[in-house]
Amino acid sequence: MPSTQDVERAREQAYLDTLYTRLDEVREITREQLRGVLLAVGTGTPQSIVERDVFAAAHADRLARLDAAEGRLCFGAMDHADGRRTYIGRIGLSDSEQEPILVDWRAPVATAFYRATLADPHGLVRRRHLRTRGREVTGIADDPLGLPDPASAGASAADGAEGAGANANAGATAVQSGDAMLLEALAAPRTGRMHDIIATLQAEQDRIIRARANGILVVDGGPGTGKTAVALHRAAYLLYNDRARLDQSGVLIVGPSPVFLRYIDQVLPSLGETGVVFATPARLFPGVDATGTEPVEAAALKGDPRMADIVATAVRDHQRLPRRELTIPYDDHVLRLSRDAVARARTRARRSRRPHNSARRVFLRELLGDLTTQVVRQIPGGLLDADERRQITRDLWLDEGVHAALDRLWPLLTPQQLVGALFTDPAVLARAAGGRLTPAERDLLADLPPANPRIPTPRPAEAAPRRGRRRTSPSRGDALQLPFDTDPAPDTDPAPGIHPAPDIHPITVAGARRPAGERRWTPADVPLLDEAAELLGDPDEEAGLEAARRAERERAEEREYARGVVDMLGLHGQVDADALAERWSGPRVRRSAAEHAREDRSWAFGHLIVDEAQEISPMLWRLLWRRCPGRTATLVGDLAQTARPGAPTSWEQLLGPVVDDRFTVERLTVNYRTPQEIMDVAAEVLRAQDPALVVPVSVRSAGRRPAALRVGDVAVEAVPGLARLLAGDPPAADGPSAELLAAVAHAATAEAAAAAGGRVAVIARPRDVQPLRAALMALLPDLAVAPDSIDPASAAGNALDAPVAVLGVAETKGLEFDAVVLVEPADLLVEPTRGLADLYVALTRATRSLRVVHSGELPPFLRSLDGD
Ligand SMILES: Nc1ncnc2c1ncn2[C@@H]1O[C@H](COP(=O)(O)OP(=O)(O)OP(=O)(O)O)[C@@H](O)[C@H]1O
Repeated sequence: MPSTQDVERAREQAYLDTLYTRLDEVREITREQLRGVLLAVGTGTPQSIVERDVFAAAHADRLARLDAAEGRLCFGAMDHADGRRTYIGRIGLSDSEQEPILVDWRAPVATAFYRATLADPHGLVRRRHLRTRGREVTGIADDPLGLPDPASAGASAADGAEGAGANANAGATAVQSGDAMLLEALAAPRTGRMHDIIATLQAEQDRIIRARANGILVVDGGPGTGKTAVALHRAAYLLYNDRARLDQSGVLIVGPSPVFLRYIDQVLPSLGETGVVFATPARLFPGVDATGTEPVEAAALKGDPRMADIVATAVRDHQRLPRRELTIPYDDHVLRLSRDAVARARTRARRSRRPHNSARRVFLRELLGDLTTQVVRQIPGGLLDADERRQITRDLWLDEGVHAALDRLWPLLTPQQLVGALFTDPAVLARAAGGRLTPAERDLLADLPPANPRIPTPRPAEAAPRRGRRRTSPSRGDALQLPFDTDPAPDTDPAPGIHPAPDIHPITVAGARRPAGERRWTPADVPLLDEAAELLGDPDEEAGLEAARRAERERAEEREYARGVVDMLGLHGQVDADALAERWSGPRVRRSAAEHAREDRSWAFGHLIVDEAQEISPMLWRLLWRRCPGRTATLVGDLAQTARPGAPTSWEQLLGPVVDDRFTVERLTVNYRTPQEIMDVAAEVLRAQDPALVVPVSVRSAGRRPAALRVGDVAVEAVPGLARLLAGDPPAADGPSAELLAAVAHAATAEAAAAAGGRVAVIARPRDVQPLRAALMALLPDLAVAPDSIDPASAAGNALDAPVAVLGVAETKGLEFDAVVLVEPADLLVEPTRGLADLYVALTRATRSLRVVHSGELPPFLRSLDGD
C-alpha cells in the first residue's frame, strides 16, 4: 500500500502536470497572438504601425515571462483555515474558465506564504514547500501552522512534517521543512551566478520587498544578510505592481563592478523581468567607459561636494571678459568690442538661465548685433533694410576673425573638454578651485606630476588664432547658418536648424601626457562629467550626430530583433526578417524604455536601486538623483564595509546633504552566507573597527573552523612546477615571495578540490593580484584560473566563470565563493583604503571555508585562527 507521502507526492505531481499543461496552452495562445499581429497587413498609417508595435511588444514580453516560468513554475502551497488551498509560483495562471490556479509570488495573497508563523499564522494551517526538478515533484516539506483542518489533517500528520518551530516530528524521512529547504539552498556549491530566492524568502526580507514604493528606502544589514537578493526581488515586485509606470520609465540598478553585475544579471530575467538598466558608476555617463585608475585619495577628493562648485566655476571661467577693448579687423573696417559691451552680453546670456552652450546663442546675438551696427554705420549711404542687416550679420559670422574672437569669449564646450582641462591644466584648476582646494589637493587632482612647471594653457579658441578675413569653406555645413534667429526677441529660442557649428577644439596642454579629449576617464570622473554636462548642455552638433548614430544603431537592433522573432515563431520561409524590420521602421516602440534610458543622460528613471550604497560619494549621489528626479529609491549597503577613507559612519551623514531626512531605514539581521565559525573571526575585526557595530547572526555553521597557513610551512619543492617556474621567472623583489606562492598554490588547490566544482577566491592586496594570478595560472593548469585580460572590465567579468579567481578586495564586493584564501591580511591594513573594512569584506565572502595565508604575526584580532 502506498505511503501517505507517496499519495501526497502523486497528488502534487498531478496538480503540477495541470499547471504545466496550462502554461503550454497559454504560451501557444500568446505565440499565436504575436504571430497574428506580425503577419497582419495593417493600413500602413503611423497610428496603425504604432498600435501593431504596441501589441507585438506586449505579446512578446508576455511570452518571455511565460518562458522564464518554465523552471520551478510552482514551489509552494498554502492551506487556509477555511479549507482552501492556494498554490504559489513564479507567475500567476488561470484555467480556461479564468479561475486562478496559480498565484504569482508577488500577489498580495502570497504574503501569507512568506510571513505566516505559528504565533501569527495569517489564516493558514499549513505551508507546503515543493521541491521540483524540471516538471517533476521530487520532494515535499511542510510547516504546520496551526490546528490542522479536518480536510488536510491526515496528510499533514502523516507527513511527519518538520516545520519551523515544530521539531516534534524531526527525523521524518524525505519530507523536509521550509527551514531545511533554505539550508539546502544555502549549502549548494556556488556557480558564479546569483539565483532567485522566491521559494525560500524569509519574512524580514519579504517585508522589505513589499515596502511602499515611493520615497527612499535604505536596506541596511551586515554581509550575507541578503541585501542584494532583496533589492533585486524588490525590483521584480515593483515592476509587477506598477508595471504601467515602470515599463515606461524603467528601473536603474547600480552595482559596484562589472563582475558584480555579471554575478546578479540572471536573477531578474529568471523572474521574467527585463525592464531594468544595470550600470556601474563607471558607465553612468553615456559614451564614456571609465576604466582608468587613480590613487584612492584622488578618487575620494573628486567625490567631494566641493567639486560641484569647482565645476560650476570652471564653466563660468569660460565665459570671459577681455581685459581691454578688442579690435577685430574686418574687410576694410576695424570693429571694436568694448569690455562693457561684452559684459552686457555675458550678463544677458547668464540671465537666460540656459546651460552654457545654449546661452552662448544669446551672447552671440548680442555681440553680432553690436558688430552689425558698427558695420552699417561705416557703410556710406545710410540705413539698410532688415534683410540687408541680416546679410551683414551672416557675413560677420562667416568671418574667421570675428568667429574666433567670439569663440574665445564664450566657447562651445563638451563636458570632456571642461573636466579634462581641469586636470590637465593646473592654471585652469587653480582658477576654478579658488580657495576651495589646498595646493596639495590641487596637485593630487592634476594629471601632470606635481613637479612639472605650470604651463600657460592655450584656450580652446586661442589655440590657433585666426587673423584676417578668410571665408570658411562652404563644406562647413551649418557654418553658413547664423547661431541664432535674427528677428525674434533676444531671449527666445532660436529656430531649430540654425545652430552654429560646434567649433570644438581639443584642448591640448604643452607637456601634458595626452590631450584632454583622450584622457582615460576614471570612475570618479564620471559624476564630474555629468555635473559639467548639466551646466553645459549638449553641444548642438554633437547632439545631432549622436541622434544619427543612435538611429543607425536602432535600425541594426531592429533587424536583429526581427531575426529573433522569425526564429522564435518558426516563420522561416513565410517572412523575411529584414523585410519585417523594414515594416517596423515607423515610429519605434519595440525598443523598451530601459534600452532608451541606457543611452540618455536626461532619462528620468521611475525607480533607482543602488547596491553597496555606502561607497557612493556625494558627487555620485548628485548624478544618481538627476537620473531619478522623483527620488523613489531602494539603497542597500553596510556602513561597516565602506572602503572610502573618511566615509560617513551613518546613513544620515551619507544621505542627509542631498535628501535631508526623507528616507527610512530597514535592517536585515540574519547572515545567510557566512557560516558561524567564519563570522566569529569576522566579528573580531568588526569590533576592532567599532565595538558598537552589530554582527549579523549566521543562520548555519560549517562544522569546520577557518584555518591559518603560515608562509614557509609549505616547501617550494612541495608544489609541483613551482621551482621550475621560479627558475625561469624569479619573483620580483617587491612581489610575492617563492614561499608565499607555495603556500597560496597549496591552499588554492586544496580548497578547489574540496569545493568540487564550486568557486574559490584568492584575495590579495591590489599589487599582488597580478603576480599571484600569473603564478597560479601557470602552476594549476588542471584548474581553470580566471585569466587577466587587456581590458580590465572584461577580466573582472571573467572572474566568476573559472573555479579559481585571484582578486583584490574591491573586486569581491558583493560577491561570494565556496572558499576564500585570504593572502597576507596584515597587508590590507596598510592600504590607503579603510583596511579593517576591507578585511571584514574579504573574510565574509566565503559560504563554506576560509584559509588565511600569512607570514609574520597575525593581527591581534585574527589570532584565534587555527593552524593548518
Ligand atoms: N531567503 C533566502 N533564501 C535562499 N538564499 C538566500 C536567502 N537570503 C539570502 N540568500 C543567499 O545568501 C547569500 C547572500 O545574499 P546577498 O549577496 O544578497 O547578501 P548581501 O547582504 O548583499 O551581502 P554583502 O553585503 O556581503 O554584499 C546569497 O547567496 C543569497 O542568494
